Amino acid sequence: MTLAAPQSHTFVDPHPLECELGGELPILELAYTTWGQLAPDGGNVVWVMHPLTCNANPQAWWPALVGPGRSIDPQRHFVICANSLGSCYGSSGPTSTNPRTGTQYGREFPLITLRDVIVAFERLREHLGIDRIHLGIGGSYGGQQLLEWMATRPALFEQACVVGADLRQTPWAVALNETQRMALEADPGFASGRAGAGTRGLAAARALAMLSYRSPRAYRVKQSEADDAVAAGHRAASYQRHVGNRFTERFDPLAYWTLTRAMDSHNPARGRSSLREAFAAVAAHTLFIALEDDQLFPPAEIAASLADFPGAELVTIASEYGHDGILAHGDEIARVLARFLERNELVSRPPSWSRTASCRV
Ligand SMILES: CC(=O)SCCNC(=O)CCNC(=O)[C@H](O)C(C)(C)COP(=O)(O)OP(=O)(O)OC[C@H]1O[C@@H](n2cnc3c(N)ncnc32)[C@H](O)[C@@H]1OP(=O)(O)O
Ligand SMILES: N[C@@H](CCO)C(=O)O
Repeated sequence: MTLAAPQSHTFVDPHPLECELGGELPILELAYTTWGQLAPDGGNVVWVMHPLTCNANPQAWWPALVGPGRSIDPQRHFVICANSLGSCYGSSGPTSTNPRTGTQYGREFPLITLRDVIVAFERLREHLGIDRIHLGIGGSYGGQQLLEWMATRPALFEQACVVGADLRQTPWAVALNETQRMALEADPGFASGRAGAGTRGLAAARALAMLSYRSPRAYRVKQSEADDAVAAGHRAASYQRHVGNRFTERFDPLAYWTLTRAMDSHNPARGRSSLREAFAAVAAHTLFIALEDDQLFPPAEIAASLADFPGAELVTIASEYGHDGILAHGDEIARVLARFLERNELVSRPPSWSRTASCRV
C-alpha cells in the first residue's frame, strides 16, 4: 500500500480555554500533522512534541527520526505532532485572530503556561479518540511538554523519550530567556505593541539564544578564522547577525516572548508536593537523551535531577553542537531511540525497574 504524505489539519474547539494564570481563550485552535494510520486497537500512536521554534511537521526538522524506515515510521505508527499553543505556526497565539474582536490578539493574548499547552493537547487527544500513546517524544521545549503531560496523565504513555530537557526549568534557563525578552522589549517597535513589530529585538534575542544552543567548541570548530579579522570583521560576529536576522523571517516577536514565558513555567511540581511526587505514578518506560556540551540543559544537571525520576534511563550523546544537537544529531538520537524501543519490546517488564545509567555513543 502506498504511504500517503503527512496530512495537515486544524482542530477548532469552540469551548473557551481558561488559562492557568488567568485570562481565557474564547476558542482553541491547534494546527497539527498526522502521518500514517491509527491501528484498530489504537496501539500505534506516536506523539511528537516540537522544540521552541519548530512547527507541527516533524519530518521537516527531525527527518532522521520520522519517516518511512525510521524509528518513528508512518508505515507502522500513527504519528501526531501539534503546534504549541502560543506559537505562530497555526495554533492559537498572539498572531491569530481573536474571535471576539475580529483582530489579532497581539498583547491581548493571555500569559500561557505549559499546563495550558497540555490542556490543549488533551482536548485534541480526546477529539481524535486516542486513549493511549505508544511513544511520546519531545525535544527541549517539546521534552518539557512531555514531562508535564506525563505528570498530568501518568498512565497515558507506554514509552517516553525526553531529548535535551530537564525535569523543570532551571534558573539559568530562565535567566537566558528573560535576557532575550529584555532584548525584545528594548526594541521600540516591540514596545509599541504593533502586530509583528520588534524584529530588531527578536534578532538580538535569537543571537543571544544561540550562545546557549551552541557551545564554545562549536564556535571554535565552525567560526574560527585563520587571520586576524579586526578590520574585516569576525566570522562569529557575522554569524550572530545572520542567524538573528534570518530568524525574523520565520518567527513573530510576540509569539517568541509568549513561548519563552511558557517554557519558564515548566515545573511539574507546581501544585504537587515535589518533582518526585509528580512523576511517582508514571507508567512509561522513559529514556532521557542529553547532549554533550549542552549549555542550556547540561547533561550533569539532567543526571542529577533524575534522582526525582526513578527508573529513567539516561544516554548522553557526543556532540560539539551542544543543545542544538537535538536537531543536528538526529541520526544519533534515532539510533539511541531505536535501541530503547527494541529493548522495551524484548524486555516487557514493569517500568519500576531501577536503571539510571549514563553512557556516550
Ligand atoms: C517552521 C520551521 O521552519 S521549523 C524547522 C526549522 N527550524 C529549525 O530547524 C530550528 C533551528 N535550526 C537550527 O538551529 C539549525 O538549522 C540546525 C541546528 C538544524 C542546523 O544548523 P547548521 O547546519 O549547523 O547551521 P549553521 O549554524 O552552521 O548555519 C546557519 C546559517 O548561518 C550561516 N552562517 C554560518 N556561518 C556564518 C558566518 N560566519 N557568517 C554569516 N552566516 C553564517 C549559514 O550559511 C546558515 O545560513 P542559512 O540559514 O541562511 O542557510
Ligand atoms: N534551535 C531550537 C532550540 C530550542 O530548543 C529551536 O529553535 O527550536
